[in-house]
Amino acid sequence: METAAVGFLTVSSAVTMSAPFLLGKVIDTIYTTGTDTETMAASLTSLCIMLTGVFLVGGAANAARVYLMQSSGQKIVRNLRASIFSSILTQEVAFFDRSRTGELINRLSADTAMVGRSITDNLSDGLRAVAQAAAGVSMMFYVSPSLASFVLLIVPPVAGLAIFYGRYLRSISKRTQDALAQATQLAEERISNMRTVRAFGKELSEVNTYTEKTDQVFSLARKEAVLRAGFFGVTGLSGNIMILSVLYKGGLLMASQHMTVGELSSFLMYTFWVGISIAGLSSFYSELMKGFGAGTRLWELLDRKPEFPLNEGLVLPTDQLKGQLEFDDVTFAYPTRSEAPIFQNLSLMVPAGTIMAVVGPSGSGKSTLVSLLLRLYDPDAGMISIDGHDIRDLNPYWLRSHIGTVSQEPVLFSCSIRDNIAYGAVDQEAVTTEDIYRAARVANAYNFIQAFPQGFDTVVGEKGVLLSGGQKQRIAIARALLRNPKILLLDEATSALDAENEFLVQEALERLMEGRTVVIIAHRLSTIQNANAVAVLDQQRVVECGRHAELLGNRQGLFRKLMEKQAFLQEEQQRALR
Ligand SMILES: Nc1ncnc2c1ncn2[C@@H]1O[C@H](COP(=O)(O)OP(=O)(O)OP(=O)(O)O)[C@@H](O)[C@H]1O
Repeated sequence: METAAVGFLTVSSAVTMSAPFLLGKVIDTIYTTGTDTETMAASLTSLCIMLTGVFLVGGAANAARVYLMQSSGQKIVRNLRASIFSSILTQEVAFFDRSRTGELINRLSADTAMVGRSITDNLSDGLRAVAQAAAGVSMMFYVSPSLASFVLLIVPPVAGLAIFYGRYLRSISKRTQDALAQATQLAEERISNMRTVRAFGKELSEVNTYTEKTDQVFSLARKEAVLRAGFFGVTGLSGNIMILSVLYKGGLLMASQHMTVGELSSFLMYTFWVGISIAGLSSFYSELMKGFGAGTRLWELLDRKPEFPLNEGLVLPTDQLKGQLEFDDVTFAYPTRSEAPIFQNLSLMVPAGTIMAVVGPSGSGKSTLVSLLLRLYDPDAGMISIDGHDIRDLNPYWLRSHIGTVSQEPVLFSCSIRDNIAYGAVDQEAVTTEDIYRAARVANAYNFIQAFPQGFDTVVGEKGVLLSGGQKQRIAIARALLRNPKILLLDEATSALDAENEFLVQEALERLMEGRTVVIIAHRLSTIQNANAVAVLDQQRVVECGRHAELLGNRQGLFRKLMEKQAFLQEEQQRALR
């Protein structure tokens, strides 16, 4: 496609460039003396008919060139967007701890658009300008070498200026895209957490902060405008000076009989063409430099290799998977806060098919334990294993396909309930409506979903804002059920649900846990009592582990203290209710 585009470009440019030469001939035919009017009219007619044909071909070739260049440019943008998105999604989780959502979104939308524009509109017109300038200059030399070398003296200083201009523009463009990314980041975070902004009444101050950020973009844009104004002023001026010098020097050459009026006219038209091409080249060059500037961060993102692979490593036969989990002497600190260890020499064993409740003070690392099992992070020392296999040797994709999760505040996507439940399946395409209904029934979600006017096609709103906490939980349970995992990682909701919701969620969770290895961050006494064992996290390790009753027996133990505190709280709550 690109080759065809270049072919059409050559044809259309050849036509455009031959025009002044042929028009010069027409003028010379008109001015020819010594022939009778009839002969002159005949040759003028045939010359004009021929020229019309040539122009028609040129017009068609130009249209074809624009179409091909545009569509192949857009294809490049599409591929660029897809590659950037794929590169973002394959990064390790720690990358997302460091990067900000809005910034990444800006890269994906604004930066790619900028690079796209510099490729699409620009490359095609730019190539055309280059071709025309080159052909124009050659024709100028062909028509009159002495006049051409005189006129083109202006080119070297303008080219020198362009190089400086390009460098500066590139750096401004990069800074502009960075400033824009910051503004987008702020907007994205505030808009997606609008309820909090409203609750704290921060609309006005957020608008001010956003305006400050956009002011930075504006001030950079102003710098760019000054720069452009200067550059375009100079290129426009140099174009006019070129024309003027052609008329001056050409006039003298004509006076001394070294040039005909047709030659001077041709030369003048070529000078115009070269002038126009230089103007085209300037904007091509500007856009290209801006594209390079905006592209810098994109290339960085494209070249970034994730710290751990997504789909490489050992895959065990599914029927051999038992689901025994073990932490062996694990030491871990989050990569973004490597000086603050979360675990030191932590060991914990969860036999296959049993339920391990994890309790501990806030910040003791209960959620971190779950993240490590999902291999969102790797431990700094020690080993985490499943059925004796180090999870670092296993294919992460395979590993996660056997783990189901339900978090405290389950995240749903803004699509239908049906799609949200189907999201849990390893092969989403293979899920039948019956599978989804079954999962919803087991999760006690079927009835309330069917009661919605649109049933399973109800769209849940961004992050599921159109549902209650208990409803979201039950949909998340149905989603986990559809995956039918050997291992379950659960985070029990702390927020109080009403009695009926609580019962329904509890019942659904119990059905979900049946026959699986479960690690549950427990908040309810009943969950702790029903678990096969309880692990108490504190001071970067497991301080106590055993059955509920055993742990209660240790009067000095942390578990007993935690339970007493909880019992105390429950009493308080009950008293308040009364
Ligand atoms: N992505 C992260 N990057 C850096 N530090 C983190 C990250 N996530 C959690 N932490 C830190 O790790 C520690 C343990 O957090 P974690 O969420 O595992 O605790 P938790 O026991 O689940 O707490 P809670 O009961 O309050 O939910 C905290 O001090 C927290 O600040």
